[in-house]
Amino acid sequence: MAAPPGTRLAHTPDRGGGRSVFATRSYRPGDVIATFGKPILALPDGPNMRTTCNYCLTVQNPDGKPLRACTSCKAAVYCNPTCQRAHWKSIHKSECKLFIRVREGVGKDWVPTPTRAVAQVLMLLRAGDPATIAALGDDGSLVGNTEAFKKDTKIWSDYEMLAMAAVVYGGLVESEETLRRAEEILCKIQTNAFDRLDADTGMSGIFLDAGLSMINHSCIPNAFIGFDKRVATLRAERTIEEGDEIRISYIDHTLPKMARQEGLRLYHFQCDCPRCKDDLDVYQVCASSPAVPLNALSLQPDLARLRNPPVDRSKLSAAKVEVIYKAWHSPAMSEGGSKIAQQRWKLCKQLVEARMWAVEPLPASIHEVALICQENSWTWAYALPLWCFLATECEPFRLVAPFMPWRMKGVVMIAKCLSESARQTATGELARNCPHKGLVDILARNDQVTMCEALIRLLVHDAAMGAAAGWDIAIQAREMLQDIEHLDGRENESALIQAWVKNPEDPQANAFFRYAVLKPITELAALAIQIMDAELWASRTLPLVRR
Ligand SMILES: C[S@@+](CC[C@H](N)C(=O)[O-])C[C@H]1O[C@@H](n2cnc3c(N)ncnc32)[C@H](O)[C@@H]1O
Repeated sequence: MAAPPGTRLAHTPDRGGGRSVFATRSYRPGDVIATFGKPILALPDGPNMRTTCNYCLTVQNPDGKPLRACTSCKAAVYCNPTCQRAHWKSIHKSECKLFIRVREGVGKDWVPTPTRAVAQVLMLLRAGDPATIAALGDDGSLVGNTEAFKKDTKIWSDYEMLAMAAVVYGGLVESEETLRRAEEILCKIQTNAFDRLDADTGMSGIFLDAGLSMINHSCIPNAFIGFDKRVATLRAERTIEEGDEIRISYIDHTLPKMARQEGLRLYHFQCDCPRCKDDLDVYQVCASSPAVPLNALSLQPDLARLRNPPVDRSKLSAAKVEVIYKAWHSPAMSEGGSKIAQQRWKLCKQLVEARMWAVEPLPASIHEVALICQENSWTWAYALPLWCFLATECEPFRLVAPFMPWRMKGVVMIAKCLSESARQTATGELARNCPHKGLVDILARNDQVTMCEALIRLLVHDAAMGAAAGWDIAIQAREMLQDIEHLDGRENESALIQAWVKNPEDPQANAFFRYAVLKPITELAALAIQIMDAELWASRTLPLVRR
């Protein structure tokens, strides 16, 4: 197997499968290491296959043109005839009948993602596709951990069913041997494919590329992957020196250890990274991260605080955090809605007292409430302090590089709230409708358009390091910037913000950023805990219900 340019494959017996990817040159944070544009598998999740182009994987814009369905199976949909033709040629001419059989058999117009993926691989093998044979054929290169999966009876019985469905509906029943092969393929897909999940953009599905799947895991990764249509981009998250092993995270590595181990269970290895070995929390990992200086250009430019956060670990052990995390995620708490959100927040009390704001599940609790607030015309303004708190006190400690997509999304949320609050402040609506006078006052005293411009310029800067040009968030940021650039009479403010993005050390630009942007954002963030503790739940005028 050839390694991507700029990397080499090496034999490493201590890693399952025995291979690892090493850098053959150095990379700075945000550098593209390699792109992968010829996946063996790239498909949307089953339930989303009617709202996602089945070839280029673009999610349908609810206000846009409807997607066109395949006239034969009527299940696969496409954004245009070019995508439809490309998909037909690459796989759909073989899989089209699968959907017809499924509709006739069980009356559904989609199949579970793993079933469709296994059927596609079996069809590609039958057609003699060289890349699929090399990776997933009988002597294929990908590791599957099949024997380990078989030991987990619950998982294995699901896998047997999913593989059987692929063989039956794919019209591939040839022998018992085909079924065994389908099960092994499913294990290999589980071990090597990537989840394209991005809840905000509606992106979902799986992506399998044999080169990309050579990269091992670490809970302190030095690289990360972003997806844009049928292309995956591998980028450096922190500085990588020539000779370093390139490692990504297969899971949300900011979760407590027990939750990480649960996520890694499907990969059948013991993680040996320092986060796992010494059970470090997010603050400890952040404090020693070489990526901390990147935050000079961020909403948490206090590098000393990132290196030495004011948390009080004596109040809360790692074991107690795991108990809180488990209770927060217990089935009794899975209903969603405002009542559960309130109960979940109560579980976070000890994390608040220990000032361990960046430790999950506290950020998840605030995020959940911010989304509920935003859905409701009475409470949307409350979302702003919550997003500000997440962007200043939680996310920088969890994901140290400011260009990480999750951090950029948090900044977008603040910018969106500010563009609405700026309008409502100007018309007086905010003062009339929002009962939180402190919040209204901070907004009235500050130039929200300047705040918004700074955030968007920050996003445009970070997107160049962390996101594909076609990423929705990057597109939204560029569009919002165009709107702001059309406003008259803002030349001085705009020049200072641009000078700050160019050089955050520039004394005049830095002072302006601190006064005009950071100060109000910090003041808004300071309201968050009180809002979470009392304001939202106490006020009868602000019922936290979804309307
Ligand atoms: C996507 S593959 C990675 C490439 C793999 N090393 C190979 O040679 O094919 C995932 C598998 O690699 C192994 N692996 C990944 N990260 C590891 C780590 N940090 N320590 C040990 N094994 C690891 C596990 O067996 C896992 O199921």
